[in-house]
Amino acid sequence: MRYISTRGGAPALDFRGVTLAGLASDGGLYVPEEWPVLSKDEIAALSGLSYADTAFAICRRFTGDSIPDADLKRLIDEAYASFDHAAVTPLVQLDARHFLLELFHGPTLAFKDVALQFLGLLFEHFLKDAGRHLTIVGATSGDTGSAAIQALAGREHVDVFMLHPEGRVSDVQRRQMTTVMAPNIHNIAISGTFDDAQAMVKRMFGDTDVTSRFEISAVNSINWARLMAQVVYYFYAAVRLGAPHREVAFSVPTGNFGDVFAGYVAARMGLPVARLIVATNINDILHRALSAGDYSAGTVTPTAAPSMDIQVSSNFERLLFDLAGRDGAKLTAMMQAFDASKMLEIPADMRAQAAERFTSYRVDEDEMALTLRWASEMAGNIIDPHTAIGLAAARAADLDPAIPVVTLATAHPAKFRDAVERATGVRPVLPARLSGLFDREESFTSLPGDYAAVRDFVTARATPR
Ligand SMILES: Cc1ncc(COP(=O)(O)O)c(C=O)c1O
Ligand SMILES: N[C@@H](CCOP(=O)(O)O)C(=O)O
Repeated sequence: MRYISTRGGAPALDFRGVTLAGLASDGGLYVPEEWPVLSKDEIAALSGLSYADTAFAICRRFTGDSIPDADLKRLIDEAYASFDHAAVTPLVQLDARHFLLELFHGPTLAFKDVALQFLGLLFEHFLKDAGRHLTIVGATSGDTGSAAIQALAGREHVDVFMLHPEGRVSDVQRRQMTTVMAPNIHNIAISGTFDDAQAMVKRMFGDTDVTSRFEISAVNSINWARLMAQVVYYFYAAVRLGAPHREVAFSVPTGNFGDVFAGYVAARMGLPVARLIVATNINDILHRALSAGDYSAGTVTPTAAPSMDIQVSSNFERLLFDLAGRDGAKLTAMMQAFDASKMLEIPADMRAQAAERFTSYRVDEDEMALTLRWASEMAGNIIDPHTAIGLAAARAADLDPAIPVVTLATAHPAKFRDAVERATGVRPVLPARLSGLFDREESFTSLPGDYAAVRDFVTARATPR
């Protein structure tokens, strides 16, 4: 399996290469040269497999010669042993047609653990005998940061510099990052938004003064291995609901477009996905893009679903690449135009193609709160604000009633207990895994939203090549 850049100007790499590289050297994102396809029989054969065995069956389609099967199997088994539910990502039925896919049973209580527990082990596997040291530079709106820190704290071959927007993550999310005292972990609170942090991270990958001295890599969904691991749960859930003999729709609370892009990959691989519902909060660039062709970044408004307070959705580039016929030059021109003006009109033919698979909804704060209440009172389930946005969109979607709709439950409600309590009157209790979180000391550095300040902080502390 070879991987190519969406911008067409970086060398093709194998799985090991893209995992260690993160962003492509031309500023693009790596994607497989071709989507692997599973036959109906191969999908049917996933029925009854454990989560880890499903992950092995799917991931080996992407890893090629980069990792022997026995090693892949061992790393996957180890990654999912840290989850506190035997099904790893259990399905919960809400009513006749709505299901939640609970993705928050890992160590930091959000869907990011599903990929990052595995990615941490992959880094270790690829680096341990190579005499190489990675400098991870990441941006988080709250959940990627804690999952990456948990997965990488104390690891010998990796330093982590994690940028979060100061004051714009929940207190639980911040403490999950800033109370980890391992010497290889560096938390940076920047003034600005997640978009500012992500832009700085991408800029650092293109800064030869940095890349000549340090081997930079990514834990954000920039990194293909993240998305690969997220494809698995679409197969796992759909097969449990009758795939390949029955279609299933998914509703995905969306910000950086990584999670829903993983659903798109599953569909390209042959999974019968009736529809992918892209659910945004009021930071609705993706809804505007998919419904009206308007991919223009407005200002970011803080909401009760802070992890989705994003107006520049990194992985949308991966979808645009496919919609543009995988034409790297065309995509480069589009992305350069967007970078310059923060505006892009999606051509009608590309929108029409996207509409064959995607529907989008924008869910405001009132509708999010109403859905939190509906889940609590009518379905007996306390969910988190991000999940509520997905569920609101799922309930609004106009689909054949025979098709089950799975909403991705992306975070545990206790991570956002103030917002959940405001809407439902119920204050979710922090699970035992996080006991003592509010008794620990915090450590982080506040920096201005200025690239030079962040670069200097990183280069003064990172381990050179
Ligand atoms: C809890 C939660 N839900 C949803 C999302 C949106 O996912 P994505 O950025 O992959 O679209 C995020 C952030 O990634 C998140 O942390
Ligand atoms: N919501 C995310 C934002 C980063 O997304 P990623 O999937 O690209 O890592 C977060 O919680 O940090």
